[in-house]
Amino acid sequence: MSIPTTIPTIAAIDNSALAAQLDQRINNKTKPLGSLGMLETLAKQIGLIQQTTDISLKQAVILVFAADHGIVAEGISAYPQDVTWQMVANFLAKGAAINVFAQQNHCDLQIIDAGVNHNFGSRDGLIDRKLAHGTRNFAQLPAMTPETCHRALASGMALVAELQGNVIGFGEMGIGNTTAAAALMHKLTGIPVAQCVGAGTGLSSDGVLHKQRVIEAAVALHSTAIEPLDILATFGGLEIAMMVGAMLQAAERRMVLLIDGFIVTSALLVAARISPAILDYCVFSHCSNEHGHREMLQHLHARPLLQLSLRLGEGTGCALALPLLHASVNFLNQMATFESAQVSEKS
Ligand SMILES: O=C(O)c1ccc[n+]([C@@H]2O[C@H](COP(=O)([O-])O)[C@@H](O)[C@H]2O)c1
Ligand SMILES: Cc1cc2nc[nH]c2cc1C
Repeated sequence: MSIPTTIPTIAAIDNSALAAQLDQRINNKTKPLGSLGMLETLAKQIGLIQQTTDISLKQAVILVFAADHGIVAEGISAYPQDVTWQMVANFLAKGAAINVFAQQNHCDLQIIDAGVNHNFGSRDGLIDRKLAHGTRNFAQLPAMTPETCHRALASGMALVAELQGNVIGFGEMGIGNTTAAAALMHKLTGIPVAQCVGAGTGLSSDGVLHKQRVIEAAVALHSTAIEPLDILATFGGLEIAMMVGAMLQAAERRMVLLIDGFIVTSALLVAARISPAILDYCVFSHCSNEHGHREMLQHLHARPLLQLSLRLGEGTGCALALPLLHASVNFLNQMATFESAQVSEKS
Protein backbone atom coordinates (compact mmCIF):
# COMPACT_ATOMS: atom_id res chain seq x y z
CA MET A 1 0.00 0.00 0.00
CA SER A 2 1.41 3.40 -0.90
CA ILE A 3 1.88 6.01 1.79
CA PRO A 4 -0.81 8.72 1.43
CA THR A 5 0.52 12.11 0.33
CA THR A 6 -1.19 13.64 3.36
CA ILE A 7 1.26 11.96 5.73
CA PRO A 8 2.88 14.74 7.80
CA THR A 9 6.50 15.65 7.25
CA ILE A 10 8.62 15.42 10.34
CA ALA A 11 11.86 17.36 10.77
CA ALA A 12 14.76 15.83 12.69
CA ILE A 13 15.44 17.91 15.81
CA ASP A 14 19.22 18.12 15.65
CA ASN A 15 20.40 21.70 15.98
CA SER A 16 23.92 21.82 17.31
CA ALA A 17 23.91 25.55 18.20
CA LEU A 18 20.74 25.18 20.29
CA ALA A 19 22.00 21.89 21.78
CA ALA A 20 25.14 23.71 23.00
CA GLN A 21 23.03 26.51 24.52
CA LEU A 22 20.83 23.97 26.30
CA ASP A 23 23.89 22.10 27.62
CA GLN A 24 25.28 25.36 28.93
CA ARG A 25 21.99 26.32 30.63
CA ILE A 26 21.71 22.86 32.22
CA ASN A 27 25.35 22.81 33.33
CA ASN A 28 25.17 26.27 34.93
CA LYS A 29 22.52 25.12 37.43
CA THR A 30 23.62 24.60 41.03
CA LYS A 31 24.33 20.86 40.88
CA PRO A 32 27.28 18.65 40.03
CA LEU A 33 27.58 18.21 36.26
CA GLY A 34 25.14 15.58 34.97
CA SER A 35 23.69 14.88 38.41
CA LEU A 36 20.06 15.21 37.34
CA GLY A 37 20.62 12.32 34.97
CA MET A 38 17.71 11.54 32.69
CA LEU A 39 15.93 14.75 33.73
CA GLU A 40 18.76 16.62 32.03
CA THR A 41 18.42 14.53 28.88
CA LEU A 42 14.70 15.18 28.94
CA ALA A 43 15.05 18.95 29.39
CA LYS A 44 17.48 19.07 26.46
CA GLN A 45 15.17 16.96 24.28
CA ILE A 46 12.19 19.19 25.09
CA GLY A 47 14.30 22.25 24.23
CA LEU A 48 15.28 20.75 20.89
CA ILE A 49 11.66 19.78 20.14
CA GLN A 50 10.42 23.26 21.04
CA GLN A 51 13.46 24.98 19.46
CA THR A 52 14.14 27.12 22.52
CA THR A 53 16.01 27.17 25.83
CA ASP A 54 12.83 28.60 27.36
CA ILE A 55 10.89 25.35 27.58
CA SER A 56 7.31 24.83 28.81
CA LEU A 57 4.61 22.18 28.97
CA LYS A 58 1.14 23.30 27.99
CA GLN A 59 -2.19 21.50 28.31
CA ALA A 60 -1.02 17.92 28.54
CA VAL A 61 -3.59 15.52 27.17
CA ILE A 62 -3.78 11.73 26.96
CA LEU A 63 -5.69 10.27 24.03
CA VAL A 64 -7.09 6.79 24.71
CA PHE A 65 -7.95 4.98 21.50
CA ALA A 66 -10.31 2.00 21.85
CA ALA A 67 -11.17 -0.75 19.37
CA ASP A 68 -11.95 -4.42 19.03
CA HIS A 69 -10.08 -7.19 17.26
CA GLY A 70 -11.46 -10.03 15.15
CA ILE A 71 -8.50 -12.16 16.18
CA VAL A 72 -10.20 -12.72 19.58
CA ALA A 73 -12.14 -15.52 17.83
CA GLU A 74 -8.91 -17.55 18.06
CA GLY A 75 -8.99 -17.53 21.88
CA ILE A 76 -5.91 -15.35 22.36
CA SER A 77 -7.01 -13.25 25.36
CA ALA A 78 -7.76 -14.10 28.98
CA TYR A 79 -10.78 -11.75 28.94
CA PRO A 80 -13.93 -11.57 26.81
CA GLN A 81 -14.27 -8.99 24.03
CA ASP A 82 -17.10 -7.19 25.85
CA VAL A 83 -14.52 -5.84 28.30
CA THR A 84 -13.46 -3.33 25.62
CA TRP A 85 -16.79 -1.49 25.55
CA GLN A 86 -17.34 -2.00 29.26
CA MET A 87 -13.99 -0.34 30.01
CA VAL A 88 -14.83 2.51 27.62
CA ALA A 89 -17.98 3.06 29.72
CA ASN A 90 -15.77 2.93 32.82
CA PHE A 91 -13.43 5.59 31.34
CA LEU A 92 -16.46 7.83 30.71
CA ALA A 93 -17.64 7.25 34.30
CA LYS A 94 -14.11 8.19 35.50
CA GLY A 95 -13.63 4.86 37.26
CA ALA A 96 -10.54 3.44 35.54
CA ALA A 97 -6.88 3.66 36.57
CA ILE A 98 -6.18 6.17 33.80
CA ASN A 99 -8.91 8.48 35.13
CA VAL A 100 -7.36 8.42 38.59
CA PHE A 101 -3.77 9.00 37.46
CA ALA A 102 -4.66 11.62 34.85
CA GLN A 103 -6.69 13.60 37.37
CA GLN A 104 -3.94 13.30 39.98
CA ASN A 105 -1.49 14.83 37.50
CA HIS A 106 -3.81 17.52 36.06
CA CYS A 107 -3.91 15.93 32.66
CA ASP A 108 -6.87 16.03 30.27
CA LEU A 109 -8.19 12.77 28.87
CA GLN A 110 -9.89 12.13 25.55
CA ILE A 111 -11.57 8.78 24.93
CA ILE A 112 -11.87 7.84 21.26
CA ASP A 113 -14.00 5.04 19.83
CA ALA A 114 -11.87 3.97 16.86
CA GLY A 115 -13.78 0.74 16.28
CA VAL A 116 -15.38 -0.80 19.35
CA ASN A 117 -17.83 -3.64 18.74
CA HIS A 118 -20.68 -1.92 20.56
CA ASN A 119 -23.25 0.75 19.85
CA PHE A 120 -22.75 3.40 22.49
CA GLY A 121 -25.41 5.76 21.18
CA SER A 122 -24.53 9.32 22.03
CA ARG A 123 -22.40 9.30 25.16
CA ASP A 124 -21.12 12.46 26.80
CA GLY A 125 -17.35 12.62 26.54
CA LEU A 126 -16.94 9.87 23.95
CA ILE A 127 -15.29 10.95 20.70
CA ASP A 128 -16.95 8.87 18.01
CA ARG A 129 -14.54 7.99 15.21
CA LYS A 130 -15.82 4.42 14.82
CA LEU A 131 -14.67 2.93 11.50
CA ALA A 132 -16.08 -0.56 12.02
CA HIS A 133 -17.33 -2.83 14.77
CA GLY A 134 -13.82 -4.19 15.24
CA THR A 135 -11.32 -5.57 12.72
CA ARG A 136 -11.61 -8.82 10.80
CA ASN A 137 -9.90 -11.93 12.12
CA PHE A 138 -6.38 -11.75 10.70
CA ALA A 139 -6.02 -15.52 11.07
CA GLN A 140 -8.27 -15.57 7.99
CA LEU A 141 -8.25 -12.16 6.27
CA PRO A 142 -6.31 -8.89 6.51
CA ALA A 143 -7.58 -7.10 9.62
CA MET A 144 -8.70 -4.09 7.58
CA THR A 145 -8.85 -2.90 3.99
CA PRO A 146 -6.29 -0.37 2.76
CA GLU A 147 -9.11 2.22 2.62
CA THR A 148 -10.07 1.66 6.24
CA CYS A 149 -6.41 1.87 7.25
CA HIS A 150 -6.03 5.21 5.44
CA ARG A 151 -9.22 6.49 7.07
CA ALA A 152 -7.91 5.51 10.49
CA LEU A 153 -4.63 7.35 9.85
CA ALA A 154 -6.52 10.44 8.65
CA SER A 155 -8.83 10.39 11.69
CA GLY A 156 -5.86 10.22 14.06
CA MET A 157 -4.17 13.12 12.28
CA ALA A 158 -7.34 15.24 12.39
CA LEU A 159 -7.79 14.67 16.12
CA VAL A 160 -4.29 15.93 16.88
CA ALA A 161 -4.58 18.86 14.48
CA GLU A 162 -7.25 20.28 16.81
CA LEU A 163 -5.27 20.08 20.06
CA GLN A 164 -4.07 23.24 21.80
CA GLY A 165 -1.25 21.92 23.97
CA ASN A 166 2.33 20.80 23.33
CA VAL A 167 2.46 17.43 25.10
CA ILE A 168 0.41 14.40 24.18
CA GLY A 169 0.24 10.94 25.75
CA PHE A 170 -0.98 7.89 23.87
CA GLY A 171 -3.11 5.19 25.45
CA GLU A 172 -5.30 2.38 24.19
CA MET A 173 -7.96 -0.15 25.15
CA GLY A 174 -8.79 -3.25 23.13
CA ILE A 175 -9.16 -6.86 24.15
CA GLY A 176 -6.85 -8.88 21.88
CA ASN A 177 -4.56 -6.00 20.95
CA THR A 178 -1.39 -7.53 22.40
CA THR A 179 -1.75 -10.21 19.68
CA ALA A 180 -1.97 -7.53 16.98
CA ALA A 181 0.96 -5.66 18.55
CA ALA A 182 3.10 -8.81 18.76
CA ALA A 183 2.44 -9.57 15.07
CA LEU A 184 3.38 -5.98 14.15
CA MET A 185 6.52 -6.22 16.25
CA HIS A 186 7.60 -9.43 14.53
CA LYS A 187 6.94 -8.09 11.05
CA LEU A 188 8.60 -4.72 11.66
CA THR A 189 11.65 -5.86 13.63
CA GLY A 190 12.28 -9.40 12.41
CA ILE A 191 12.42 -10.59 16.03
CA PRO A 192 11.04 -14.17 16.23
CA VAL A 193 7.35 -14.40 17.20
CA ALA A 194 8.25 -16.39 20.35
CA GLN A 195 10.10 -13.30 21.66
CA CYS A 196 7.27 -10.94 20.71
CA VAL A 197 4.37 -12.71 22.45
CA GLY A 198 3.42 -12.36 26.08
CA ALA A 199 0.61 -13.02 28.50
CA GLY A 200 -1.34 -9.82 27.71
CA THR A 201 -4.15 -9.54 30.24
CA GLY A 202 -3.05 -12.82 31.85
CA LEU A 203 -2.80 -15.91 29.66
CA SER A 204 -1.31 -19.11 31.08
CA SER A 205 1.94 -20.38 29.54
CA ASP A 206 -0.14 -22.77 27.37
CA GLY A 207 -2.25 -19.81 26.33
CA VAL A 208 0.86 -17.84 25.33
CA LEU A 209 2.07 -20.81 23.24
CA HIS A 210 -1.32 -20.97 21.48
CA LYS A 211 -1.13 -17.21 20.83
CA GLN A 212 2.35 -17.70 19.33
CA ARG A 213 1.05 -20.44 17.00
CA VAL A 214 -1.89 -18.26 15.91
CA ILE A 215 0.47 -15.40 15.03
CA GLU A 216 2.96 -17.67 13.26
CA ALA A 217 0.19 -19.16 11.10
CA ALA A 218 -1.17 -15.69 10.27
CA VAL A 219 2.31 -14.41 9.38
CA ALA A 220 2.71 -17.36 6.98
CA LEU A 221 -0.75 -16.70 5.50
CA HIS A 222 -0.02 -13.00 4.85
CA SER A 223 3.57 -13.34 3.69
CA THR A 224 3.11 -10.65 1.01
CA ALA A 225 2.62 -7.88 3.59
CA ILE A 226 6.01 -6.15 3.50
CA GLU A 227 5.47 -2.38 3.43
CA PRO A 228 4.72 -0.76 6.81
CA LEU A 229 1.16 0.29 5.93
CA ASP A 230 0.39 -3.16 4.48
CA ILE A 231 1.65 -4.70 7.70
CA LEU A 232 -0.49 -2.26 9.69
CA ALA A 233 -3.63 -3.01 7.66
CA THR A 234 -3.03 -6.75 7.79
CA PHE A 235 -2.36 -7.22 11.49
CA GLY A 236 -3.15 -3.92 13.17
CA GLY A 237 -6.11 -2.70 15.07
CA LEU A 238 -8.20 0.35 14.30
CA GLU A 239 -6.95 1.96 17.52
CA ILE A 240 -3.36 1.19 16.55
CA ALA A 241 -3.79 2.65 13.04
CA MET A 242 -5.47 5.77 14.46
CA MET A 243 -2.58 6.17 16.90
CA VAL A 244 -0.07 5.97 14.03
CA GLY A 245 -1.79 8.92 12.32
CA ALA A 246 -2.05 10.83 15.60
CA MET A 247 1.65 10.28 16.38
CA LEU A 248 2.81 11.45 12.95
CA GLN A 249 0.67 14.59 13.23
CA ALA A 250 1.86 15.29 16.77
CA ALA A 251 5.52 15.11 15.73
CA GLU A 252 4.90 17.35 12.73
CA ARG A 253 3.40 19.87 15.18
CA ARG A 254 6.57 19.54 17.31
CA MET A 255 4.69 18.23 20.32
CA VAL A 256 6.31 16.03 22.98
CA LEU A 257 4.99 12.48 22.41
CA LEU A 258 4.63 10.37 25.56
CA ILE A 259 4.67 6.68 24.70
CA ASP A 260 2.91 4.15 26.92
CA GLY A 261 3.33 0.35 26.82
CA PHE A 262 3.55 -2.55 24.39
CA ILE A 263 0.63 -1.68 22.10
CA VAL A 264 1.39 2.03 21.86
CA THR A 265 5.04 1.25 21.10
CA SER A 266 3.92 -1.13 18.33
CA ALA A 267 2.07 1.81 16.73
CA LEU A 268 5.28 3.83 17.03
CA LEU A 269 7.20 1.04 15.23
CA VAL A 270 4.91 1.61 12.25
CA ALA A 271 5.18 5.42 12.46
CA ALA A 272 8.98 5.25 12.74
CA ARG A 273 9.21 3.09 9.61
CA ILE A 274 7.27 5.80 7.75
CA SER A 275 9.14 8.76 9.33
CA PRO A 276 12.19 7.76 11.39
CA ALA A 277 12.63 11.34 12.69
CA ILE A 278 9.50 10.83 14.83
CA LEU A 279 11.69 9.13 17.43
CA ASP A 280 13.34 12.48 18.26
CA TYR A 281 9.97 13.63 19.63
CA CYS A 282 9.23 10.59 21.79
CA VAL A 283 9.58 10.18 25.53
CA PHE A 284 9.22 6.55 26.62
CA SER A 285 7.22 6.61 29.83
CA HIS A 286 7.88 3.09 31.05
CA CYS A 287 8.94 -0.46 30.30
CA SER A 288 5.86 -2.68 30.47
CA ASN A 289 5.79 -6.15 31.94
CA GLU A 290 4.41 -7.47 28.66
CA HIS A 291 7.10 -9.90 27.54
CA GLY A 292 8.14 -8.26 24.24
CA HIS A 293 8.21 -4.65 25.38
CA ARG A 294 11.80 -4.57 26.61
CA GLU A 295 13.09 -5.87 23.28
CA MET A 296 10.79 -3.54 21.37
CA LEU A 297 12.29 -0.60 23.29
CA GLN A 298 15.83 -1.90 22.71
CA HIS A 299 15.10 -2.13 18.99
CA LEU A 300 14.20 1.58 19.07
CA HIS A 301 17.26 2.44 21.26
CA ALA A 302 14.72 3.84 23.72
CA ARG A 303 15.40 4.45 27.40
CA PRO A 304 12.15 4.36 29.39
CA LEU A 305 11.70 6.63 32.40
CA LEU A 306 9.91 4.17 34.68
CA GLN A 307 10.07 0.46 35.43
CA LEU A 308 7.01 -0.30 37.55
CA SER A 309 5.96 -3.74 36.23
CA LEU A 310 2.81 -2.16 34.78
CA ARG A 311 0.95 -4.09 32.10
CA LEU A 312 -2.33 -2.25 31.99
CA GLY A 313 -2.23 0.08 29.00
CA GLU A 314 -4.87 2.87 28.89
CA GLY A 315 -2.03 5.42 28.87
CA THR A 316 -1.34 4.81 32.57
CA GLY A 317 2.45 4.89 32.09
CA CYS A 318 2.13 8.30 30.40
CA ALA A 319 0.07 9.74 33.24
CA LEU A 320 2.56 8.44 35.81
CA ALA A 321 5.58 9.80 33.91
CA LEU A 322 4.10 13.26 33.41
CA PRO A 323 5.40 14.65 36.76
CA LEU A 324 8.93 13.75 35.62
CA LEU A 325 8.45 15.87 32.50
CA HIS A 326 7.30 18.73 34.70
CA ALA A 327 10.33 18.22 36.95
CA SER A 328 12.68 18.49 33.99
CA VAL A 329 11.06 21.68 32.72
CA ASN A 330 10.92 23.20 36.21
CA PHE A 331 14.57 22.55 37.09
CA LEU A 332 15.65 24.26 33.88
CA ASN A 333 13.37 27.23 34.42
CA GLN A 334 13.56 27.68 38.18
CA MET A 335 16.91 26.50 39.57
CA ALA A 336 19.52 29.08 40.44
CA THR A 337 22.81 29.18 38.54
CA PHE A 338 26.25 28.96 40.17
CA GLU A 339 26.58 32.67 39.47
CA SER A 340 23.18 33.84 40.75
CA ALA A 341 23.41 31.76 43.93
CA GLN A 342 27.14 32.47 44.40
CA VAL A 343 28.02 28.79 44.66
CA SER A 344 31.58 27.76 43.70
CA GLU A 345 31.99 25.74 40.53
CA LYS A 346 34.03 22.56 40.10
CA SER A 347 37.70 23.23 40.81
O1 LIG B 1 0.40 -1.47 27.69
C1 LIG B 1 0.80 -2.63 27.84
O2 LIG B 1 2.00 -2.89 27.86
C2 LIG B 1 -0.22 -3.73 28.01
C3 LIG B 1 0.21 -5.02 28.26
C4 LIG B 1 -0.74 -6.01 28.42
C5 LIG B 1 -2.11 -5.72 28.30
N1 LIG B 1 -2.49 -4.45 28.03
C6 LIG B 1 -3.94 -4.13 27.92
O3 LIG B 1 -4.70 -5.34 27.89
C7 LIG B 1 -5.52 -5.43 26.75
C8 LIG B 1 -4.97 -6.40 25.75
O4 LIG B 1 -4.62 -7.61 26.32
P1 LIG B 1 -5.04 -8.96 25.58
O5 LIG B 1 -4.52 -10.04 26.47
O6 LIG B 1 -6.52 -8.93 25.50
O7 LIG B 1 -4.35 -8.90 24.25
C9 LIG B 1 -5.60 -4.04 26.16
O8 LIG B 1 -6.75 -3.39 26.59
C10 LIG B 1 -4.34 -3.35 26.67
O9 LIG B 1 -4.61 -2.01 27.02
C11 LIG B 1 -1.59 -3.45 27.91
C1 LIG C 1 -10.40 -5.02 33.27
C2 LIG C 1 -9.44 -4.61 32.17
C3 LIG C 1 -9.02 -3.27 32.10
C4 LIG C 1 -8.15 -2.89 31.06
N1 LIG C 1 -7.57 -1.73 30.74
C5 LIG C 1 -6.83 -1.89 29.67
N2 LIG C 1 -6.90 -3.15 29.30
C6 LIG C 1 -7.71 -3.82 30.13
C7 LIG C 1 -8.12 -5.14 30.20
C8 LIG C 1 -8.99 -5.54 31.22
C9 LIG C 1 -9.41 -6.97 31.31
